[in-house]
Amino acid sequence: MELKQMMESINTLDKKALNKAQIRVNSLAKPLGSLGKLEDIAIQIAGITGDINNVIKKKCTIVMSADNGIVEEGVSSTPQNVTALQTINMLDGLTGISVLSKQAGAEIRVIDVGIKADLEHPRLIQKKIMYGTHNFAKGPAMDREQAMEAISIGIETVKQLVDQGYNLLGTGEMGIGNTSTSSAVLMSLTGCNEDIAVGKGGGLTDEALENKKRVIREAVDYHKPNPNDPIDVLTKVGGLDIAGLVGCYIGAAYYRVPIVIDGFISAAAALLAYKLNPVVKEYMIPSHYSLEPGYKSMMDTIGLVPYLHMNMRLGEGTGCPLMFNIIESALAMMNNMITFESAKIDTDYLVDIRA
Ligand SMILES: Cc1cc2ncn([C@H]3O[C@H](COP(=O)(O)O)[C@@H](O)[C@H]3O)c2cc1C
Ligand SMILES: O=C(O)c1cccnc1
Repeated sequence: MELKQMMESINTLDKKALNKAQIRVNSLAKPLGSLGKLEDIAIQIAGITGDINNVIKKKCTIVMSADNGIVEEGVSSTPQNVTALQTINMLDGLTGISVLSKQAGAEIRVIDVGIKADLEHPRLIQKKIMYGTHNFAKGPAMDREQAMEAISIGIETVKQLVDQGYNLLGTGEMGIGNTSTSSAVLMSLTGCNEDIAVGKGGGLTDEALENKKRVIREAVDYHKPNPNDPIDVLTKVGGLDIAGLVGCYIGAAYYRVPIVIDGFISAAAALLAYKLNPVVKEYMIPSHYSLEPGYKSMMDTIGLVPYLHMNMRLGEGTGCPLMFNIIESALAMMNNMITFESAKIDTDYLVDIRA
């Protein structure tokens, strides 16, 4: 299906289910609103699936892995081959996302959308579009067809997972240099400046941060991506990992499955997907508040408030398994708590102190 056609067939949340879920939450034996954001999450998921009672059958974080040509400009402290090395470590169960997923009873799918190396691993999903993007300080990162292909890979991945019975998804990435592409996307879409958008990523000296800011500022000024055309932004200053994740958010909204946003890079992709179609936001569940400075602008622009404050700034998708645990707690509340009626508690004296 054409992307445009898919976008047009994305629906808003099921209002009847949202109302029924709110009534059910208010009927549970507790002061009104006292389970706070757990209530919001359970209600949102009811709106997504159309059912007020939901159980997570299988959950998975999709990790898009790709290299970024912009690293030639000295914007990352880490050598580029760390993308390939960490991708293999992830698949071997050894990285942050691997161990946190295992703890949460979740899986990961790792997809090579553009690593600058030929990797062999039985669990690596091979979808390489190119050997890393071009250096966007010198020209467009990729062409429009390549961006669209990466988006399609994200959509297709979601479709396959949904077909396999996964009903909770998360987004993650691996790609040295991808905090630079994410900052450039943020500046292009919102017009904010480099002091707001650019941070130290995986780690930089103060001096190297100034260089990173200059490189990104000059590139955005040079390309002048059209803020009303997210694909133009993606093509000129984005990354293949970000493009793949844009497809994941679109796919999740189309197939009506909740999708968790991780950190800065996942949020850049969420912002692009939101700009393509604001309704996609209704299917997104933010996780933690990344310490990368531009993250706040991204969330503010989409209009989402992250749930967790963990001082995390790793990426890979690490916020997702943490959030999966919270989401399953919200569903346990909805499915298993006693109601006022069953508990024979008189509700006449209930005072609603919610704002
Ligand atoms: C060992 C290591 C493991 C990582 N896992 C995720 N990232 C994170 O850092 C990278 C982006 O930071 P920058 O833009 O500064 O290069 C991405 O791969 C992101 O997932 C890592 C970074 C490193 C160094
Ligand atoms: O918040 C993130 O996702 C992040 C921050 C720094 C480096 N890599 C990822």
